[in-house]
Amino acid sequence: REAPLPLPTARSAAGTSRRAPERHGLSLDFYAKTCPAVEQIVGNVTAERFRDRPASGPAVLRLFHHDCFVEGCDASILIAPTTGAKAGEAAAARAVVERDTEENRNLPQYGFDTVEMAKAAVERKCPGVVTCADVLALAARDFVHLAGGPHYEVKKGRKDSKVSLAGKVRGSLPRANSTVDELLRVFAAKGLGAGDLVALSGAHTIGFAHCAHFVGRLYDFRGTRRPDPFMDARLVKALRMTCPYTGGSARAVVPFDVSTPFQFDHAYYDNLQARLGVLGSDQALFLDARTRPLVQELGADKARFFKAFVASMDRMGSIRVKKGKKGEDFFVTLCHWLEDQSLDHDAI
Ligand code: HEM
Ligand SMILES: [Ca+2]
Ligand SMILES: [Ca+2]
Repeated sequence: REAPLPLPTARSAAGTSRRAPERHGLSLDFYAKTCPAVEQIVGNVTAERFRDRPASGPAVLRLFHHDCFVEGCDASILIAPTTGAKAGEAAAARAVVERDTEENRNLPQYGFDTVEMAKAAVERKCPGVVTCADVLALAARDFVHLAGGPHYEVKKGRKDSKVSLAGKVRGSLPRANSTVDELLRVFAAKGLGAGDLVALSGAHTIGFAHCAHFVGRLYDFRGTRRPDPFMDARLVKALRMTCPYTGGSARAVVPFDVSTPFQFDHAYYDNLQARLGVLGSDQALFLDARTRPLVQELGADKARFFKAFVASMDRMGSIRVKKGKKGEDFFVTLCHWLEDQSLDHDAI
């Protein structure tokens, strides 16, 4: 067993200077001249959505994660799917864009709508300036804060992608049944460490999961026909009420955090220590000797969690940010712009 790895510090990620542009070219004042009110404009939309449709918060936070982990934070996740009623049966069999894949198919529409609303509001005030990737990063930040989490500054300057390819998704995103080895590998491939893995998993302090992601733990853990011994028996019982082994609703969801499902706090880590993790991948963070000390550390101190989360969000938000060449900038006014266009993927 390897020694536990250190948590990322604010200095290693979030505490970068205002003036010096970083390697990836993101900066806090990127829109200072071209759209000084961008944060306020996005903030008005997210605040309204948080009131009218609170589930938008976790949905957008997850969208940001799924965007950054596949081809970097470039809004590739937002490009509209080709499947569904519109594209017909033939296309349904053939995943084309990222959203068509199994991993992304259950991302709720209201999350996409929220980003689109924020982008539309920004376009009205500063047309042709702010990218979808930056709007998504800002909206995710807003929802963390609205749910009681930390407020942090977001660096901006991400370019949007011209393409979204289903084939890039497989293997890039962590899965509910991933082992810690697999989680560490997926995160390492994005330049993120064990500390980032544990801190960012704390996002599961809000939001919901569909039964399919953990039903095996309730009835037939690794072929034993018994529930997962590392899930509290009362939680097994409670989750079974929502999630029957067979014949349940594919739409049924349960909260990740049994104690404070709507509050962005550090209860997630206490839950893991009490065997109240819903996903196998969550619970595994406490069972593995490499990540357990980090779980304990963040569970013991909310301020410590907030600091680690902010630092790791900054890193996640900087994954493979694209640098546009002068004169070659690509800009969209609608984040799901691909919908009615046919794009020859082989030509790109
Ligand atoms: C560490 C590996 C991770 C795994 C295995 C994982 C897996 C999952 C799964 C299976 C769901 C349930 C989706 C559904 O049933 O609709 C989910 C939801 C969610 N994930 Fe993760 N996730 C991970 C990391 C992250 C990260 C890094 C973030 C953001 C920083 C994040 C934010 C969320 C949020 C907020 C939800 C709730 C979405 C909602 O309620 O609409 N997750 N995740
Ligand atoms: Ca992306
Ligand atoms: Ca919580």
